[in-house]
Amino acid sequence: MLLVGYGFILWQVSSLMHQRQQEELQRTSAVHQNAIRTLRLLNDNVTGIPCSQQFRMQMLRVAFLPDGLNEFLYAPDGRVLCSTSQIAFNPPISLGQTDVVIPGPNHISWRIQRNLEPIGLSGAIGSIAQLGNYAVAIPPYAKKAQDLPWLKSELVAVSADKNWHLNGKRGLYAGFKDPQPQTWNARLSTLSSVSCDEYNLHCVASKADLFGWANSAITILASTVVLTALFAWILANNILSWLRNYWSFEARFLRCLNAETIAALYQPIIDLKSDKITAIEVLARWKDVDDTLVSPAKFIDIVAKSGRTAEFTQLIADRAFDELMREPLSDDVLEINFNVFACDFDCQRILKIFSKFLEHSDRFCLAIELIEFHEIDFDKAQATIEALSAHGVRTYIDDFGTGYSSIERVARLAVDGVKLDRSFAMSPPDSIMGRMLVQVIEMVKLSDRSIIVEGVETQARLELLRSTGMVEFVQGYGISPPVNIAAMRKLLADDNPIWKRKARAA
Ligand SMILES: Nc1nc2c(ncn2[C@@H]2O[C@H](COP(=O)(O)O[C@H]3[C@@H](O)[C@H](n4cnc5c(=O)[nH]c(N)nc54)O[C@@H]3COP(=O)(O)O)[C@@H](O)[C@H]2O)c(=O)[nH]1
Repeated sequence: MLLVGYGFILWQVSSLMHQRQQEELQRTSAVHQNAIRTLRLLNDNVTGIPCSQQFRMQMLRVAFLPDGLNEFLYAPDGRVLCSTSQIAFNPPISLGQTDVVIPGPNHISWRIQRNLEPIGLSGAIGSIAQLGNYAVAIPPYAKKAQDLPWLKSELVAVSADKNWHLNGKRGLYAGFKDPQPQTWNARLSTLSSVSCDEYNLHCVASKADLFGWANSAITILASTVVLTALFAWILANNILSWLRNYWSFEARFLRCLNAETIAALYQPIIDLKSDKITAIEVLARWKDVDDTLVSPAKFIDIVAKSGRTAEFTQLIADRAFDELMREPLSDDVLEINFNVFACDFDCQRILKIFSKFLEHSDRFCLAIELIEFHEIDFDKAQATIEALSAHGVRTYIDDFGTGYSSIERVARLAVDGVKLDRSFAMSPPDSIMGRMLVQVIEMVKLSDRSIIVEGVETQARLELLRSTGMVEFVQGYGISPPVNIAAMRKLLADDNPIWKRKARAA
């Protein structure tokens, strides 16, 4: 983190430093180019007799004083004879030795940091650029860019063996061991650099205090960190909530519910007279993305809420049909019980969903278990029960004794049987529910419907139910939990099943 932070500061400071140096050097380059352009014009276009009135007028016209240039001189061999502001220098003024000659087609020569007073610019120190017979006086470069407290710079003019301070912090350039154009020098807390213009005549040396920059930019840095953290937090939250939504059980279930992910388990129902399996309840499971089998307690409400009840029942009916049809299960006609949502309790719909079972009435007898009805329309429900009965479909009231499964339903609907809710048989014999078991059986028996008791988990409970002489069928873990089709096949083929053996032993 520290390294990244230090790298960021280095990068920020170096770009700012470079930008400042380039701004400075662009100004010196512009002056240099203006000088070349104007001096060339003077050499080419001034034709009058040197230092005559006409000559000066021509000089003034050509040298239109572009930005940064003030005074043009006629100075053959470095001796000024006249200038744009002075008709004649008598005696001529010698400009002295040139300091730097810029190689190239223009061959411009420079005299740097000279006293300009003798040529009429009183009190001024500046440079003189000469091309051919003409020269131009260049006033000092004022520092233009605003000072930054953490950045010191010096503008210098350089020759092979000397440098002249032009502005900024004196001695900075000289402090560089080996000042080359575009050198960088990083110490722990400082960054130094030298940049020069394309003529290598002007250079800017700079030295930045890294911690000074960090200090001056602390507010910006802090706000950037806070804003970035805030942005990252919002983004992460959005991604997380999208992922949560996408991978929530409900979304995943509804997205992946199809023929491949639906699974069927089978729980036997035995006839207490023969101790044989005469019916099988089909119970749905759903295969999650990691292949775990999910219990219906987790998804039945989701199916109901999503309005995909008929589609769901169709999926489980098709799956069960395929598995049950693979090999004959029994010589007798087996009753196959399905749970159907109350909203799908409609004759035509049920006949359509279970049409395959109805076409094989020689092997299966279809039974529908009516789970929780909310507000039941008795006449409509009765009509449906009758219509289904006409097609050989049996109906049972499921979970009797809980929720909406009331005695009125048993009395008013011509169902084939009533399944007692498993909570009665599963309760300990001395509990209220346990003690009510026989009373509830007696009450239902008055309606003349056959009785199936669910939740039979022990042999003792099975024998108790048998001893009442009123219960026709039992279902529960004491006989078998819901199993897959292969295990179901084994149970059906077993002539001496566990519940018979236990009954004999008792
Ligand atoms: N509309 C549909 N509803 C369905 C379908 N498949 C199942 N369901 C309903 O989900 C509820 C939970 O079913 P499940 O977890 O399969 O539980 C069944 C049995 O395993 C359980 N049972 C049976 N005997 C015992 C027992 O001795 N002990 C014990 N702890 N549990 C036992 O009872 C459930 C069967 O209940 P029921 O349907 O009332 O006969 C359940 O309410 C199903 O209705 C489906 O395809 N469609």
